[in-house]
Parts: sequence; C-alpha cells; structure tokens
Amino acid sequence: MEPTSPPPPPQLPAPPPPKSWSIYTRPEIIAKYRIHERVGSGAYSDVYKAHRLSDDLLVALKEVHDYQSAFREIEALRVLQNCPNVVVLHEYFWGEDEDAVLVLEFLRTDLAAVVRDGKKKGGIRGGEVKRWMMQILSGLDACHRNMVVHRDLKPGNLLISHDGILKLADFGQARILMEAGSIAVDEKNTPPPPPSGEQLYIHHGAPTTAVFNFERGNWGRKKHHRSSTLGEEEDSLAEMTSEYKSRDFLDEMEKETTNTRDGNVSGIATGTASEFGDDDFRSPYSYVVDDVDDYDDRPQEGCFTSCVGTRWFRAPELLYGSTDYGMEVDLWALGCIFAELLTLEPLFPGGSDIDQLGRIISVLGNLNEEVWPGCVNLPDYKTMSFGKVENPAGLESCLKNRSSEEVSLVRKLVCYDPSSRATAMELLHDVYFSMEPFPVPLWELHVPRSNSEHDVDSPGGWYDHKDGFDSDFDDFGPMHVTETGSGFSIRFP
Ligand SMILES: Nc1ncnc2c1ncn2[C@@H]1O[C@H](COP(=O)(O)OP(=O)(O)OP(=O)(O)O)[C@@H](O)[C@H]1O
Repeated sequence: MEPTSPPPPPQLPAPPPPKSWSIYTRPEIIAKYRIHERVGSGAYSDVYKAHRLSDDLLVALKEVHDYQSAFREIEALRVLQNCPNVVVLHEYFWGEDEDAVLVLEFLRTDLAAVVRDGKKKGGIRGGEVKRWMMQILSGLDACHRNMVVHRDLKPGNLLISHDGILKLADFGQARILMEAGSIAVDEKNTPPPPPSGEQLYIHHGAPTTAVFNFERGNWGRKKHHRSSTLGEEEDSLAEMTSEYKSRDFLDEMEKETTNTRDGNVSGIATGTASEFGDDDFRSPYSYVVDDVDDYDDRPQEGCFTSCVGTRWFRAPELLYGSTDYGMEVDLWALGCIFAELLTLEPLFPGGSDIDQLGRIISVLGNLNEEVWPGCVNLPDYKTMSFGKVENPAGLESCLKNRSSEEVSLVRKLVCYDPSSRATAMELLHDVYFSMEPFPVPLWELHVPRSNSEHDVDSPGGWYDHKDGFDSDFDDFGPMHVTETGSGFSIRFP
C-alpha cells in the first residue's frame, strides 16, 4: 500500500481581537482608521497608533476612560487649535456608553526621553536646551493667552515630533479660566453622526456649544458661558444635561463622576494621618484626581481642587491645599522642568506630598509672610508646621555648575509667591535666550527614537522613582515628622 501523506496541518484561526481593547470593535472608528498597537497609557487613557484610511495620515487615538478628563481635554484643545506648540486634535468620537476617543496628531517621543538620552550621552548641549525651553514657553504662552491652565505640566506631557517640534499635550486636567475669545464651531469638521439614533456628540467652542441631537437629526447650539468662575461653567453643563435628560448621557456621566469623587482627596488639605497613605490612590507617580469642588454646592463655586498635576511639579500653593490658584501653578512646574533639563535630575523628587513640601522648604527656606504675603491664609498653612530652616540650601545647590543666567531663569519660576513668577512671554524675552550658545535650529536637535523605549536601568532617573517611593515616612530624608492632634509637625535636624 502506498504510504499516505499526512494531512496538512490545520490552519490556525486568526487571533480574535483583544477583547478588552474595545476600540478595535467600534464601527465608527474602524470605518475611518486602521488601528495598530497601543503606544501608551495613562491614569485615564489608552493611546493607539493608527492610520487614517482616507489619506494614510499617522494619528494617535486616545481612548479616555474618564468623562471629566475627556471633556476638559477636548474643550482645551479646541480653544488651542492652530497653536504650533500644542498637540493637534483632528476630531473626536463620543457616544453613549462609550469612552471618548480623541484623534490626535501622532508624536513619537517626549521630553522625558530627551532627558534620559541626555543622561546616557553625558548631557544636552546648551543650544539644544534653549530650543526645547523656547518651544515649551511658546506653547505655554499660547495656553495662558487663551486662559487655559494646563495643571499637569511635566516632561512626559511635552511630546515631540520626529522633526523636533515640541507640543504641549495631555490636557485632561486643564481648565479654562474665562472666556477665551470666539472660536468658531466648524460643524463640517465634526465627527459624522453614528448610525444609532441614541447618541450625542458635543462640540465645544466659546461662546457656544454645538450639540448634535440624534432624535431631531440636527445640530443645536447651547450658549456656553465660559467664565472665571467654575460655578458658571458648571451651570452650562447643568443646562445641557437638563435639556437632554431623557437621553441621560451627560447625566449619567456626571453622576458617575460625582459618585466616584473623593471629598477628602486633598490629603494635605485635611491633614489626617490616613490621608497621607491615600495620597496616591490612582498612581504613585501621576497625581490625577477629580475636581472635588467642581460638583459641590454653591459655597464652593469658583474654587479648584488643590490635587492636580504630578507631585514633583506641584506648586507650593497646591501642596498647602489652595483652591484659589491660577496659571502660576504651570509656571512653577515649568521651573521644575527647566531645572531638570539643565541637570538631568528631577528638582524636587518628593516621595509624598509632605516630603515634597519638605524638599522645597529645605531649598527655598520656610514659607512665611516675608516671602509670600498672605501665605498664612493658605488652607493648610496652620495644619502643618515645619521646623525653622536656618540655612536653606538655595536653588544654586540644585543647579551646580550651571551659569548665573540659568539659575536666575529657574529662580524666576521656582519662587513661593505666585505673583512673583515670570510669565511665559516675559521669559521668552529673557536675556538667557539671546546669549551664546544660541538656541539651535530645530533640525539640529537630537530627537530620541521613541518614548516607549524607557531605559529602566538608568540610575537615579525619572522612572526609578515611579514605584515604591511613596507615602513612606522612612523615605523622607533629613526631617522628622510627628503627628499632632490637628495635623503634622515636621522638624529638620
Ligand atoms: N499624540 C500622541 N502621539 C503619540 N503618543 C501619544 C500621544 N498622546 C499620548 N501618547 C502616549 O500615551 C501616553 C498617555 O497619554 P496621556 O499622558 O495623554 O494620557 P493620560 O491618561 O492623560 O496620562 P497621565 O496619567 O500622564 O495623565 C503618553 O505618555 C504617550 O506615551
């Protein structure tokens, strides 16, 4: 008998799309985009690389799992359209029971990678440092001119294109302080209505909000009062939710946000021992929380939460629980970023909020009426008493071997009194940028290959502080923390 050849091996079925990545199954998105791998994730989002089918444009699809964060990012990016140093939002998708998906320009790396590469190479050239700084300043100036306060500036949120253009990104915590000029709502560029009649898309632009009503099949406009007071902004949301109550879309989202908020989220603000442990309930690294005051009753109106941003870059007024702060919180963060660009080390790598304050105080000295008139009124000023620092180390000690102009630049930002901090526009005219070495042209910048290639082996680097460093009183370094009846007492040896 002829030997029979073995049957061909069975064809392996194509792997099913990953179930948890719902973005791969959303019809309105796959109709327009070819989605590739996930390239990043944050506290509230997953980001995917994708190509637009119509023209093969490379984009980033940011799936935002938190309503408030999505709302803020869309609103801020629409206000900031056409700013060369702010990430471009091409369009967004947002439907009932689905996370918002923002279609952003794809940017391959970030400033954290520049710092890591700089460390490996033994430094960043002075002219390159200046070019990065100038781009950050120009992006922040655009934000502040449009009354957008970013509230989470850090190297990882400063994305960079392959050709060296730096763009401010991650506006999930941004707030618009007051009316920012009229932005046309371009309805032609809005996402197409989905097939289901049960979805709403909202588009914001001052002073109106365009709302697509799928029941009526048309766009409507709601007057959108952007103002310096949070209360008015929330009224606008309430107005929208009440009009579309039957559809429950925003109502549900708002309820969800309200239910999950943590009223004690500002650990420093209440100053009880348990809250220091809860300090980083989302991530030990990125401090991202709901605006606890956003949905509170009228007595809170106009207030922001103090729990924003990433701890290492958080301004002292936030650490002392202020809910009445402004754009100056971005300027403090900017000073920390500049210092890190110069030294390739984080300026104040606090392991907890209280450690963060301790580090700042040991460098700048005690916070008192002399350095910041009115500081005694900060909500937590009296809750925490820091021992007297006789000889503060001074910013020079953190910026060793840097020129006096460089120290002076950082000092203009890293100072207690928010009103003394220089604006982004003022700094763009700082003498430092007109001195040699001059800022290099974009094409001379060293652009790291990718921000996903984190060098976990680099000693003392940004990522080394990510885990296991928080809320541990043993890690405070040179200070003694004692719990008192009403809060904490911190004493320096
Ligand atoms: N436009 C983009 N192009 C390429 N990658 C991006 C883009 N936007 C974001 N990413 C990647 O996705 C990651 C998460 O994005 P992002 O920081 O905006 O999200 P997030 O949830 O708000 O994060 P965070 O926890 O820092 O607040 C980024 O660190 C970056 O690696």
